Amino acid sequence: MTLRTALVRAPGSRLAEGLVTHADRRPVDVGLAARQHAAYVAALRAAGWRVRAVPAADDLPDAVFVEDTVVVCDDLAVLARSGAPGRRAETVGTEKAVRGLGLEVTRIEPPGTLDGGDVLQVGDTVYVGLSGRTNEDAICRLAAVLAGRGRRVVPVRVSGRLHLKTVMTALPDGSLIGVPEHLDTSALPCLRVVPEPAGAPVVVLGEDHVLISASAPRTAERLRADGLRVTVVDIGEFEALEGGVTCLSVLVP
Ligand SMILES: CN(C)C(=N)NCCC[C@H](N)C(=O)O
Repeated sequence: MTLRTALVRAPGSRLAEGLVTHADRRPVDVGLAARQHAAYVAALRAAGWRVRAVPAADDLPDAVFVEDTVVVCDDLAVLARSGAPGRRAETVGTEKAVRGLGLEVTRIEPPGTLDGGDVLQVGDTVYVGLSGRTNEDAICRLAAVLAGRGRRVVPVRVSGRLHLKTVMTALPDGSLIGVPEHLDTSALPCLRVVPEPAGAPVVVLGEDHVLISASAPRTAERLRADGLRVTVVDIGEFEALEGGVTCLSVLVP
């Protein structure tokens, strides 16, 4: 198995047709998106991640949000079954990629629906958003599968936003950060509130290193003040489609 690998998927020509659920639709510049994606991939590489491309899927507008297609836990890849039926075909390419990494493969079966953007792994705890995309059936299936890997699943209700990781992620020390307005925080240990919504999604690149959106300058400043190394990327064209920094990759540590 290949370690410290980041799976990414290049944006396709139909990106601008991607789904928008909670935001107002605005035009997406596909050329700019491609440049932003290339800079995002460069940031992963610069942080020491080996990048592997999931085969492109030009006919699937949201395929660039590769995080939603799979949950990787140790040597196991759980292929998702999106709550958005039009996104389900995206797993075909992801399955090829995770098999290529030598991962064992299982999948969420009907009636379960799950988007990887709802799954936040923090140590042995796996927070799973109960959202418009992810249902109880899939959460139970994921809990059963991941119990075999020593993980405990904690469901977290998400309202008014797309995914759990739209509104909550974790820092390298495992502490949770996010925006409580869209979360049922009762099952959470504690949540550090970010000064702007775009600061909720962070990608942990290393033990003191995070990746964050250029739309979250105040959060970046606070994380720097905490002593973290902060890499900032502009992903504005993906944010227009309700994407965040986590959505554009699957990190296989
Ligand atoms: C953590 N997030 C937000 C994600 N993992 N995925 C974003 C998917 C956006 C896409 N337009 C959609 O609506 O499916």
